[in-house]
Formats: sequence, structure tokens, C-alpha cells
Amino acid sequence: RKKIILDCDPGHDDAVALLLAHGNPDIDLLAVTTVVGNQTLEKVTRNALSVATIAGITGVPFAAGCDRPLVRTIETAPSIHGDSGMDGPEQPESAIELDPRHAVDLIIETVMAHEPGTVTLVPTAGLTNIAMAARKEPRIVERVKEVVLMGGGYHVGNWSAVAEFNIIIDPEAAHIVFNEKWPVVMVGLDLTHQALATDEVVDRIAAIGTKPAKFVLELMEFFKKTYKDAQGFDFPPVHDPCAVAYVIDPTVMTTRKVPVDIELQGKLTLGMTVADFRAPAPEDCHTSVAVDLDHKKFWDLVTDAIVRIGEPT
Ligand SMILES: Nc1ccc([C@@H]2N[C@H](CO)[C@@H](O)[C@H]2O)cc1
Ligand SMILES: [Ca+2]
Repeated sequence: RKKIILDCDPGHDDAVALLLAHGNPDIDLLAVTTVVGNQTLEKVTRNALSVATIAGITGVPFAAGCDRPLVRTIETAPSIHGDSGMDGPEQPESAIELDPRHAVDLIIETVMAHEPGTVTLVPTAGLTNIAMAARKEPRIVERVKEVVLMGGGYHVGNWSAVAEFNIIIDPEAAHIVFNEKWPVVMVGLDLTHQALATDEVVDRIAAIGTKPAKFVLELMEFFKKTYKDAQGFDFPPVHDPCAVAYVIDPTVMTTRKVPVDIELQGKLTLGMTVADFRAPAPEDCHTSVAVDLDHKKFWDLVTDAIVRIGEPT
């Protein structure tokens, strides 16, 4: 099984990523950590515990992390995720206790407790926790198997003309993560904008008929409306589970090795993930970007995971 740590900011699509990680039998979910992003740390952490309650996730430590970016001020995304960060479904009160450790410490301790090269970090939010972990314990960089993150875009932006939300809300953190020598697979908007929750997908999820399935439907209903109003999409792109899907089955998408660096100075380009396709990637290139999604295979994984979760409550 593939061991992962999911660092997230639920978030409608983070919630689906968490369900996929929990429901898929090939994933060993070692820990879930939260970070400020779509909403404040308090809100996204409450949302993560709500998803855990609905999905029946037990025996997995959940820890809260950084409540603001390394340098800049907080920027949340209520226009997409609402005031709670996960508007739409009724939210259950969660009985699950937060792990007392800071997310950065939980990440470090988890990576150091497992064999080198066996733990994959799956950030689906701003990279503040990941950057802090690499600075506090540099040994995790060579020990982590790879970082498979939802973020960036080599030709697409959504929070500016050229920058994606998870990167631009903490570009200094992203610069750290992309420049450490661990393998980074960037599952960016070029890929995730192919992961549309179409009517056919929604019908498949509705047919499952369980409470977790209903929860996902209510998430998608809200997400569809805000994506239509805010970005003019007919169907919402469900970004974050794409990163988890890659860890489960890398053939679910194509990837390309290419040098990527983060713009920190540009007036118009701050937070841009600049991919240099001009020449063949150098041998020691440690970054790659996701290009084409196998839409059917992806949604098969997501619906299968929801079916496997069954009716926990
Ligand atoms: N407009 C918009 C802003 C932020 C997000 C969140 N950031 C990433 C996509 O940019 C995902 O992780 C998602 O949770 C999605 C849409
Ligand atoms: Ca997210």
C-alpha cells in the first residue's frame, strides 16, 4: 500500500481527496494535516474533522498547522468555498479529537518514523506546513518518497492571470518546496480543469445512495454554483483528488519532466509556476507536471472509494 500524509484546507475538493484517500484500498493514510487556505485554519480544521466523522475515519491523527502564510497576509476563498469553507452540506458536530501536535511536527515525526523512501506527501493547499517541515527537519527532504501536490499551472492560473491559488497565497513556501531536491509532481490546473464533475459523474455518485455519497452530492451542488458564478464553468473542476489519484495509479494521468520555479518578484506574475519547456529536461530535473487526465479512470477511482466507505454512521 502507498503511505501518504494529506496536507489540506477543506475545501469541497479537499473533502473528496480525503474520501478517496480513505476509501481506496491501496492508500495507507498515515496522517491528515490542515493549513490556512480556502478558509481560516480553525474553519478548515473543523471541516476536516467533519469529513472524518462522515466517512468514519478512525485511528488516523488529524493535526492543525500554520494559521497564516510565511510572509504575506491571509487570503481565503469564500467566493468558491463559502463562509464555512465547505458550504452546502449540513455539517455534523465531530467527536474526533485533534492530535495535540502541530501539523509540522506530525509531518516530521511521521516521515522520520517510516522507512526512507516510503512516505509520499500529498499537499492539496498552500505549502506553508510543508515548507516549515523542510526547514525544521531538513532530513525529511531525502527521506520523503515524493511530493505530489495539487497546485500551480504551467499555462493556467485561477487566482491571477498566471497564478494558482495554493501557490499564490504563500509563494515563498512554494519556492522552498519546489527548490528542495525531493521529487515534486505538480498536479496543476492544466490537469485538474479536466476533472469536471459533469452531470454523468453526479448521477453515478447519486446512485451510490449512502450518506457519504449524499454529502459529496451536496458539496458538488454548492461547488457547481460558485464555480459557475465566479469562474463561468458549467461544471466544477474537482482539483484535489487528482493528486491522490496519481499516487494510487500514476497511469490515471500523463506527466512530463520539466524544470519549474516560482516567481516571487513579478508585479503581474507573483506566484506563477514557471515551467521551462524550451529544452529537454536536464537529467537531475526533480520536478514534473501533470498533463492529460484519464477522466473515466479518475472518476472510477473516486466513485469506487465512496462505495467502499459504505455507511459508517
Ligand atoms: N477558485 C478556487 C480557489 C481555490 C481553490 C482551492 N485551491 C486549489 C485550486 O486552486 C484547490 O486545492 C482548491 O481546494 C479552488 C478554486
Ligand atoms: Ca485545497
